[in-house]
Amino acid sequence: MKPRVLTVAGSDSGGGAGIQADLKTMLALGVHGMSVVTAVTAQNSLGVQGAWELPAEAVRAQYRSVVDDIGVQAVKTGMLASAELVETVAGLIGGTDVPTVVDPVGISKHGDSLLADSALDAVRTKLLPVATVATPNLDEVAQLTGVRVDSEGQLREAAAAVLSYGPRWVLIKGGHLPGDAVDLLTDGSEEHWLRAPRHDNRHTHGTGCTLASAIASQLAMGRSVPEAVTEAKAYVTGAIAAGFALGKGIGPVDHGWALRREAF
Ligand SMILES: Nc1ncnc2c1ncn2[C@@H]1O[C@H](COP(=O)(O)OP(=O)(O)O)[C@@H](O)[C@H]1O
Ligand SMILES: Cc1ncc(COP(=O)(O)OP(=O)(O)O)c(N)n1
Repeated sequence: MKPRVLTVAGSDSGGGAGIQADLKTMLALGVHGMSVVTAVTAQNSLGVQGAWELPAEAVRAQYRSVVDDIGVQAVKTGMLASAELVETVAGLIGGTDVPTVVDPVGISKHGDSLLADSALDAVRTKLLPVATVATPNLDEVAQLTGVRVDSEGQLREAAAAVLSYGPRWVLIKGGHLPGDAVDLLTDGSEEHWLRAPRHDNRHTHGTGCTLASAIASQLAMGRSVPEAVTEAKAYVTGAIAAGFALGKGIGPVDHGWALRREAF
């Protein structure tokens, strides 16, 4: 049976990040994508113009509908908006025995807040402990741990700080550093450095969502965490290389690049 992957995240009306990016990634990687919508954003290439979270009851109901009937082989979480939704989702994931990728989405590329400050403690104490892999970017590392990273050499310190909250693995994304795009994956004993050339393309909206969904898709196919992250990094690097202009600001990565390559 086709592997089934569930994203629990916010909607991006512009189609570059959030639920939309997650489902496109899952389609491109050959798994069946399903969604629990946590919030709706009015968003485009210029930023986030508005955000509305759903009631916890609606999140719980979507999750139960999918998991109890269709079943899932992996879960990915993204924008969770509030402490109440973080706690609700952490509770649901804690009761589902499948690999879970937690992207602790805090702030969009344009600097718009996607998570209330009052939710940070719930992310640290409830959500990170149930993650198989947590995938913070450098702003999220600073928000959650206070560790500020301005060079590759500090990625290890950042990883140790996030691991102290209990995820099995952490992938620290160094995408915001200058030079090569270097990420560090570790469980505290093994270290895997993932390095890709930096693409000089400003159309990078949705990189983090795309990477986390690709990892969840690979885990659903039965890969180990280091294998899944290696495959996912190759996919997001290709999507960034093919990112395209849309609107007046930052365009999306191209989720379909690998499909086109395989089709012809
Ligand atoms: N310009 C780029 N060229 C190649 N890889 C990039 C580039 N920008 C980010 N990445 C990679 O994209 C992935 C997502 O990272 P990042 O953009 O930091 O996440 P987020 O969207 O959460 O801020 C990481 O693997 C990172 O190294
Ligand atoms: C609804 C929604 N969820 C998450 C994000 C952040 O996405 P990310 O992949 O980190 O991309 P950028 O915002 O950094 O381009 C979002 N913007 N919207």
